[in-house]
Amino acid sequence: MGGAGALGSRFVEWFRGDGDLVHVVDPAAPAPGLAEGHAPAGGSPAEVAARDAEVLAAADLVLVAVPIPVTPEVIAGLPPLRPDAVLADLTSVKGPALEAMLAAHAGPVAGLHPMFGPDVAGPAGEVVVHSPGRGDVHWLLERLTGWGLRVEPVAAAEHDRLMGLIQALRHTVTAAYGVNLRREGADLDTLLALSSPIYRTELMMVGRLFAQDPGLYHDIITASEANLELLERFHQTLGELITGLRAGDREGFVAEFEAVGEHFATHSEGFLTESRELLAAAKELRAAARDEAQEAAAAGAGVPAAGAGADGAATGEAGDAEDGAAARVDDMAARLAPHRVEIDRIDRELLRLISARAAQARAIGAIKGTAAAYRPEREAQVLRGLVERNPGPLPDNAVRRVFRELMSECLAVERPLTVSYLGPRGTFTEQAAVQHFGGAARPVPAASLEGVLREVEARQADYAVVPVENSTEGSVGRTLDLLTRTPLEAVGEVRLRIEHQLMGRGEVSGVRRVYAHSQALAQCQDFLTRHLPGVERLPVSSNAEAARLVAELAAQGVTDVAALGPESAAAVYGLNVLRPGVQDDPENTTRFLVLGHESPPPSGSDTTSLVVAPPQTDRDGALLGMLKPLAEHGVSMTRLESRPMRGGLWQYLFYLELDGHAQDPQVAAALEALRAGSVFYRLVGSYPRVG
Ligand SMILES: NC(=O)C1=CN([C@@H]2O[C@H](COP(=O)(O)OP(=O)(O)OC[C@H]3O[C@@H](n4cnc5c(N)ncnc54)[C@H](O)[C@@H]3O)[C@@H](O)[C@H]2O)C=CC1
Ligand SMILES: O=C(O)C(=O)Cc1ccc(O)cc1
Repeated sequence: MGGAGALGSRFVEWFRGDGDLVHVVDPAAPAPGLAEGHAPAGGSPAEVAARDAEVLAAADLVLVAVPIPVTPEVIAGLPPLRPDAVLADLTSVKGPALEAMLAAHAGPVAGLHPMFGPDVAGPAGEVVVHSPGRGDVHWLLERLTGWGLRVEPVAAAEHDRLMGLIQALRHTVTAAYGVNLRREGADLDTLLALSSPIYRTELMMVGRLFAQDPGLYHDIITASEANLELLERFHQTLGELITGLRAGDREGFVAEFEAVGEHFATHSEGFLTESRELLAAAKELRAAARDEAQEAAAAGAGVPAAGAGADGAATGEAGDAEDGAAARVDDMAARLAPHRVEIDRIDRELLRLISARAAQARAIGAIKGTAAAYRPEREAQVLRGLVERNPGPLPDNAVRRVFRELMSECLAVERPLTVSYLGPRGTFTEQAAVQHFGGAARPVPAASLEGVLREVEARQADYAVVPVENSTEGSVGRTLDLLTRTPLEAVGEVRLRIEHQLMGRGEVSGVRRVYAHSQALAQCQDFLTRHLPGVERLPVSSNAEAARLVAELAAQGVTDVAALGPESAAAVYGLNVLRPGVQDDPENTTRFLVLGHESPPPSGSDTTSLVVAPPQTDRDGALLGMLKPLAEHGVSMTRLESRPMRGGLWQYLFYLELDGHAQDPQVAAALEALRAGSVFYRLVGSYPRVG
C-alpha cells in the first residue's frame, strides 16, 4: 500500500531485487494489470482497497507506506488478509498505526520505522526501528537484516516518545533556523563562501529539510500532544537562554554549557573523532565535485564560445552558458557523490567478507589438503545456486565468472591447484583450464595429450584438461583413445567458445603459409579458401606452437607466414592479430574434460561418460542390444561416438555420455547391465554438467 510513493517505491525495488512478486496498491499507480507508465488509477481509500482486494487477500506481506494522517484509515479499510500473512507499516509515528493494524488483522503484525529517507543509496548500514505488534514476523526481520539494515526493537509508545526528541524537536529547530535565515534575507552564496566544511555541512542539512515533503515533517512534529509540549519546553529554554545572554550572565551560560558537556561526556571523545572523519570525508567529496566541475567546464568551454561572435551581448550569453554548464556539472557531481561513498563502503564490506571466506577455505585446506579441498560437485552447486538467486543487474555469466575467481583465489590460499594441459602456453586448452579453475590455479603445459595425463597420473599435477569434442569438427579421437587407458576419472567439463585469430607480423595480403593445429585449419577452411586462396596450410602440434614458430620465423626476417589460434597465443608470442574471428562458425565451441583421481559425488545435475565395446559389433543389432539397458532404465544418452579399434577382438569402441550420475539408481542399474553385456567397459566418470 503506497508502493508508488517516495519511501514505498524503494521497498518495492528491494523486495523485487530478491525476486519477490510485488503488487503496488496505490491510487498513484496504474490500475491492476496495466504496466507502469499508464495513467494513475486514482480513487478513494475504500475504492483502492476494493480494486486490489484479491491481491491483498492472497499476499504473504501487506506493507503500508502511505502518508501519516491516512495510515489508520487505510489499514482499517483492508479486506481480510490470510491468517498467516504479515501486516506491517513504515509510518514515522508508530502508536496509531500499530493500534489500527492489531485491530484490522488477527495474524502477525509488525510496526517498522525506517530511519532514513527515500534518497538513500541502498539499505545497507541504515536503521529500522521495529515496534513489535504480534506473532511470528522473523522472516520479515531477517529479510531486512539480509539487506544490511540494522533492526532495533522499541515498543511503539517508547518509539513515539523518543521520536519527539530525535525528529520533532530536531526538525522544528532546523525549520526555525531556516525560516529565520529567510526572514533575515540571508544570501546563501555569501554564507557558503565563508563556510568551511563544518558550516557547509550544517547549512546543507538545513537545506536538505526544506527540499523534502513539508506535509511529512508537519505530521511528524504534530504527531502527539507530547511533542507539542516538548516544543513548548524548548521554547521556554530558548527564552531563558536569551534572557541570560541579555543580562550578561556569562557564568550562567558557561555553567549550562558545561552541564551539557557532562551529559554528553561518555560520547564526547567518540563524537569528536567521528565528526572529524565525517568532515574530512565531506572535504574530499567537495574537492572531487569541484575538480569534476572544472574539468567538464574546461571541456565544454570551447563549444558555446566558438559560435558566440565578438559583441558583448553574445559573450555574455557564452558566459551564461558556461555558468549553466558548470552548475549542471556541479549538480551532477553532487548527485554522484553519495553513490561513490556507498560504493567505497560496499567495497570495504566486500573485502571484509572475501577475507572471511578465504579464512574459511584456508581452515578447510588445513584439515583436508588443497587438492581434497577442491570439490567440483560443491562448486557446481554453489554456482548454480548463485545464478538462480541472481537479482541482476549482472548477467548470469558475470556472476559465474566473479564467483569462479573468488573460489579459485580462496582455494589457492593454502596452495594453488596445478592443472596440466596441452602446451605450449597460450593454447585454447589453457584458456579452458583458467575458465574452469580460475586465475589462481597454476596451468602446467605438457608436450602431448599423453603427457598431460601422465603428469596427473604421476601426481605431478592435480588435474588434467583435455579437449573431447568440437562443435564443427566432432570428437577428438586421440582423447577418446586415451580415455580407454588412463586410470584417471572425469571430474568436470568445460565449454569454451573458440575464436581463431589470424596472427603474424606482416600483412594479410603477403601471407603465403599458414601454420595451425589441424583442427584449427579445418575450423577456418572457408576463410582460408576465400581470403587466402593458394596459401599453404601446414598442420603443427598445437596452435600455440604455430604462433611460436611464426614468431621465430619473423625474428629471422620471414614475414610471409601466419598462424591461426587464440588471442592469448598472439599475446604470449608477440604477434599481431591480422584478422580476428576467422573461424567459419561464429558459435564454434570446444568441450573439454577435466580429469583427476576421483569422480565427485552427485551434484544434482550431472553427466556420466564411459567407453564400451559390445561383442561382435559386425553382427546385426549388436549396437541396439548394447543400448537397450539405457532405454529400459529410462536413462537418456546425450552422446554416442564410435572409434575403430586397431588389432582387437572387436571392431569398434563406443564413447557414451549419459544424463545423470553413476550413483543415481537408474543410471547405476543401466550401467550394470551395460557392463554385463560388453567385452570392454570403462566408466570414465560422473561430473557436474555445465550450463
Ligand atoms: N519519506 C521519508 O523520508 C520517510 C517516510 N516514512 C513514512 O513512509 C510513509 C510514506 O511516506 P512517503 O513515501 O514519503 O510519502 P509519499 O507521499 O511519497 O507516498 C505515499 C503514497 O501513498 C499513496 N496512497 C495514498 N493513499 C493511499 C491509499 N488509500 N491506498 C494506497 N496508497 C495510498 C500515495 O498515492 C503515495 O504514492 C509515511 O507514513 C511516512 O511517515 C518513514 C520514514 C522516512
Ligand atoms: O532523509 C532525511 O533527511 C530524513 O530525515 C528522513 C526521514 C524522514 C522521516 C522519517 O520518519 C525518518 C527519516
